[in-house]
Amino acid sequence: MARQRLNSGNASEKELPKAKLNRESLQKVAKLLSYISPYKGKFIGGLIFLILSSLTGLAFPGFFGALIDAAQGRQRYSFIPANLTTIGEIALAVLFVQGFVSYFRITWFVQVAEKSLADLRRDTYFRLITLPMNFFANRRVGELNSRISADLSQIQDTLTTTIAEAIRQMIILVGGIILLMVVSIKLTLALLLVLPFLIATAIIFGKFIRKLSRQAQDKLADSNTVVEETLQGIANVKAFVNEAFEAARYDRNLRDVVSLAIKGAKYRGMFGAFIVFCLFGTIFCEIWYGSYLVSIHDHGFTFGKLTTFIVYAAFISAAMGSLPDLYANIQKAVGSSERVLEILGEEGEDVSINEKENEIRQVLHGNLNFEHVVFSYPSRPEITVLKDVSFAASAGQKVAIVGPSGSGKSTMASLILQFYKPQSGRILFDGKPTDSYALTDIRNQVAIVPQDVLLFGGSIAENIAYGKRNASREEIIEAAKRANAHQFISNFPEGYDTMVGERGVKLSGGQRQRVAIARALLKNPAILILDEATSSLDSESERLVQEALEELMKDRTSIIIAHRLSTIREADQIIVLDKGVITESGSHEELIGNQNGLYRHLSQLQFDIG
Ligand SMILES: Nc1ncnc2c1ncn2[C@@H]1O[C@H](COP(=O)(O)OP(=O)(O)OP(=O)(O)O)[C@@H](O)[C@H]1O
Repeated sequence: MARQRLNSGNASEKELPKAKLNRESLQKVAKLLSYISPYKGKFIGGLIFLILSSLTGLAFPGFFGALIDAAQGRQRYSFIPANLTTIGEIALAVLFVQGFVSYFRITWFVQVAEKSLADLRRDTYFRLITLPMNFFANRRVGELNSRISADLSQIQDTLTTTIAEAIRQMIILVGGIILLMVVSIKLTLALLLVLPFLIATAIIFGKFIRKLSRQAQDKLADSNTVVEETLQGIANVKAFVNEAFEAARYDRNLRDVVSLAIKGAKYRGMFGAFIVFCLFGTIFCEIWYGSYLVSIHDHGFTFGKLTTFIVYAAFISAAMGSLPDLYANIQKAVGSSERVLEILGEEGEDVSINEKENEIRQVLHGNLNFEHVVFSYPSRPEITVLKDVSFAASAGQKVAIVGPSGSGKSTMASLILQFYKPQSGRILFDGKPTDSYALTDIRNQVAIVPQDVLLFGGSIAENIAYGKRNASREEIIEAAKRANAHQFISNFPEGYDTMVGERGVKLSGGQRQRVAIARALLKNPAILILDEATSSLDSESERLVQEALEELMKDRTSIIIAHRLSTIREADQIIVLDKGVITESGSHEELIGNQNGLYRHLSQLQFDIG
């Protein structure tokens, strides 16, 4: 029966939604069986052993009965002599076979499940990371992550244990009932009349109690939220002298927790009493009636038979009790499979899992054109972010994009990187539209140094090599030198092997940026997108980063999303973007001369040119 979490102290467990089991859902899920097929030999072997071990398990109540009858000088089965030693030896041999078979069925099932699940996890992960950006825009990454891992674990559990357990319990149930009938039809009928009713009541009761305890857990989680919120905003609580208010809020929540838990406890008590009275009562009645049959020598009914009967009855009660839970688990696994299949069925971007196939086939020289580009994010189609944007950057030029926050600068970067496609208009590389290139050709030759540099939790060397996976140590050091990063890296005791910590937390902002610049230098892109950091660095760090950027921008087309206008005076072209429209473009001198222009206005705000 279900393992129950019955008090408020247990962590609240989010139940995975169940799916209806019907032909359609099963057909869909059957697609996942292809993940088992490479290991089908072991899977079928496991199934055969599972059936064998369940059947041998059913022999034991027979041995118990035979032993007890043999002790009283009776022979229970014609094929087993009434000799305690012989019965013991046979039982030992069967036990040995059962142990042997169980070992293999468990290890084989686990092997099949682990290997096929790893394949499924790999495919799901690969599909996930090649899905277009729009997929992620509509979903919360944390939620996606936990959902997928919960779904895959559910499928794994089902493959490793639930299916085997369901088959085993079905064999025990059907086999047990047949064997019970052989022992005594009368007792079996009496049992089958009462048992399903009792078990159904126990299950429904159990579910009700679980619901109550889940409510108590949720309430407790609510009260924990109060603690979390107040501690995080403790300054606010104090400043508004709201300590008493918060304490009352917490107290109210706690009272609810206690009253729910107490209500749950009452039902638990009743449940316990019910189990003791009805289930044990039934067993007692069966034994009582069985003993009566033995006492009147009804059709040769012996104590041995009675023992066999009782143990089979216990077997089938356990089997009946476990089936609903197993069924619910299978329903959950079908639901999980459907959700995983949904992801597998999404159209991914054209990126190969084979690194060789992602190598550059068409070289870019760095000429970039936007022609009447109109774009709105698929998640927000009603807002047009870029409206008829056109500009041209020749190979090697520096083009700066400036404009107020939200004007669409980063969106232009996303479009260059092909994260999204414009609704109308075209983007051209070296005069050819994006469709004539492989997606990987473009992304392999465009690099971005983002505002917030995110490093992966490996070493500094690994993080730099992210720009070119096969880079040698010399190349990495050379790139770091050019990015003004060698100095600080060498000062760490472990140098290039220093671990940067999760998301690069162990490095300062300026250091992280220089690692990102080294990474981009290694990639050696034809087009560089520089999303200038908004947070300012101290002047020394700023100088080092600026120098590194100058080095990085040499000999390639650079698109600079600029927040500080001081850094782009030398740009070949400055594009001023306002609400998705290019309002001005030209050199710094040209734009500053435009008395009513936005650029002049922004410049005035930043440096007092009076
Ligand atoms: N993934 C997205 N889905 C929907 N809308 C988005 C998305 N990203 C940005 N936007 C919207 O597009 C508009 C342009 O955003 P964008 O980030 O390009 O501006 P920006 O000029 O780079 O701003 P900032 O200088 O603040 O970085 C904004 O109105 C923003 O709310």
